[in-house]
Amino acid sequence: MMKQVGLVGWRGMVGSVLMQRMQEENDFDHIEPVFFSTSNAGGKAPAQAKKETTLKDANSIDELKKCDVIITCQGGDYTSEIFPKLRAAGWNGYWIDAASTLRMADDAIIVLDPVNAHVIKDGLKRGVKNYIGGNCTNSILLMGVNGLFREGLVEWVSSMTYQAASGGGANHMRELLKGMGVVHAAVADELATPSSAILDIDRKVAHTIRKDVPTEYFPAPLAGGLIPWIDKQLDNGQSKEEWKGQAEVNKILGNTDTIPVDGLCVRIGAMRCHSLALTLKLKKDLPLAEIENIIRSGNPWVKWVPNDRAITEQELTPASITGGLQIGVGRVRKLNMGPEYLSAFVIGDQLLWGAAEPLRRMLRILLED
Ligand SMILES: NC(=O)C1=CN([C@@H]2O[C@H](COP(=O)(O)OP(=O)(O)OC[C@H]3O[C@@H](n4cnc5c(N)ncnc54)[C@H](OP(=O)(O)O)[C@@H]3O)[C@@H](O)[C@H]2O)C=CC1
Ligand SMILES: N[C@@H](CC(=O)OP(=O)(O)O)C(=O)O
Repeated sequence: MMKQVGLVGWRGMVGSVLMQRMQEENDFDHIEPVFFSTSNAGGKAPAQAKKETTLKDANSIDELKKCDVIITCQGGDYTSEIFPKLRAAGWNGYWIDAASTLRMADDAIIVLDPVNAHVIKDGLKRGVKNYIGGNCTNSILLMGVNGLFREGLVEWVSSMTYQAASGGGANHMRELLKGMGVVHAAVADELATPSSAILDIDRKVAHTIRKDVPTEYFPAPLAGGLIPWIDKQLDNGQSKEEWKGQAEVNKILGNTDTIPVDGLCVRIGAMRCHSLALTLKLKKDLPLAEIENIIRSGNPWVKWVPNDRAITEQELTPASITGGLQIGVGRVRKLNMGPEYLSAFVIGDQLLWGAAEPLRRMLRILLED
């Protein structure tokens, strides 16, 4: 009999990407889907529905309890409220979640199977029931350079990030675009006049960014700018996003000895591609050709970009990577600090490997288990 799989949060931004990927990979052929809603119970379920064609109430523990597996992209507040009640009601099914709430719990595994299939398989054998998607930045980092981690070559990694608006959600993406429009509109006439003075344009733009770019969702103007802080402030001076780096990367890899991971996380005006400029300290001096082979062998989604100006400008950019599953890895070279110090630039679509893809792949692992 097919497993009954409850889908919560399927019409949100992450959920829509998940639905699209599940459709593309024919995942619905292997499950009995039940669609839930927090806002429209009793409404019509999407076209992928089979037997259950109406939306169930996502707050009904009785309805949720009927599922063998629940996949949720509804968010952390939903998880915090519903998950404990569901377990307390005796539900023993598999919980697959995009939210960060349960990631660091002892009875949860962070899923990124091209990197940690061994950790997931071990968890299944031990009867672990909670499988949580990782932070987008960390999933992209590991998908890019997991070859180096797999070979035990990484002593530490410093990661300086360039994170897209989508990490904040749909409203943040809209705000970025509105801001771009406001800035352009402020100088549209001058731009149409080739003889206009660029410093006059710049003055108007600076004024517009300070005064008129909307900041309802982002804490500062993102269009024409950046914000060097993501998520909460911690007592040690890190942002929560920066803290997640070491905590999650080591948990994903199942490390007993912690590999230091740290750096600064910065929001920039890209739509949905997160990028990371890495400094890696390797445990030994290896020839670049060998390093290339190791990185390329990390997983089938690594898109190796040679450290060449023209190719990098074409292929290691959000414009090239957005909307696809490939993880670009380039700018790999030895740094002046010494032969064990390596730079790398990693870029990926944060809604795919960063959010939806590990969840649907976890479902397939469960179905095949
Ligand atoms: N954004 C990201 O990059 C990442 C997000 N996540 C996690 O995923 C969670 C969900 O994120 P995200 O998908 O961005 O959240 P969204 O705000 O897009 O969707 C969340 C829910 O909001 C409800 N909703 C209300 N109005 C609308 C609308 N107009 N269109 C669609 N849905 C609407 C839907 O619930 P209903 O149908 O029940 O009304 C939907 O499931 C996050 O809270 C986070 O925990 C994880 C990794 C990355
Ligand atoms: N914090 C990420 C997005 C996200 O949702 O992360 P997490 O799943 O760890 O809360 C960003 O803003 O880019």
